[in-house]
Amino acid sequence: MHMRRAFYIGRFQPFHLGHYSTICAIAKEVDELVIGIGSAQKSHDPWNPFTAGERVMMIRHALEDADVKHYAIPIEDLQRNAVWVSHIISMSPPFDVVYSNNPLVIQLFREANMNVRQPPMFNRKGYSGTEVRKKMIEGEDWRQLVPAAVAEVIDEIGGVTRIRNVSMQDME
Ligand SMILES: Nc1ncnc2c1ncn2[C@@H]1O[C@H](COP(=O)(O)OP(=O)(O)OP(=O)(O)O)[C@@H](O)[C@H]1O
Ligand SMILES: NC(=O)c1ccc[n+]([C@@H]2O[C@H](COP(=O)(O)O)[C@@H](O)[C@H]2O)c1
Repeated sequence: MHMRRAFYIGRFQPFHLGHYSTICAIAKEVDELVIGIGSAQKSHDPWNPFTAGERVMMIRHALEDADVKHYAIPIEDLQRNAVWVSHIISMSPPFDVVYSNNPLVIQLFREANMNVRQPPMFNRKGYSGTEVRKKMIEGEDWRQLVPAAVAEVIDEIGGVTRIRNVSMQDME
């Protein structure tokens, strides 16, 4: 029988409970999921503090006890949107359907005649990478916004100190 495999991409800076809930919902509709770790070349900046490898760790640990067969594949950005879908296809296990709410991602995959679905949003105000990073910098409680296993990875790599340091203005 044909295996139904989906593709879902994000920057996962960091992987939060909105991503987790989305992935659990997608897993009910397909057999396997490819998770594209976008902007894989970026790290150590205020918007993208974590490396691709660290994001692989977050996803692996967060999904350890969830019943989701997945492959996490780092994908670097390209200067050319017009060939980005071919770039994804060249790096990924084959897939039949794409899940995204990003308008550019949706447009590019639809132009390539791929089947695209828009997953529901889960507490979009609280569960957003921007919100988690802001709370880390400002010393507020960010742990409730991510799976417990992700908080452990962030602690292990000194993630809060890192994002604070790379977010500081020039020192005299
Ligand atoms: N709370 C959420 N519920 C469902 N989907 C979400 C949620 N937050 C983000 N997404 C979706 O997950 C995908 C990956 O998002 P991404 O990794 O950029 O997270 P983000 O929270 O939007 O990040 P940032 O705030 O850093 O831009 C996107 O398609 C985005 O729309
Ligand atoms: N030309 C390109 O490299 C290109 C085009 C569209 C999306 N992307 C990437 O896909 C990811 C989309 O994720 P978000 O939905 O989290 O924004 C980002 O990492 C973005 O940089 C890259």
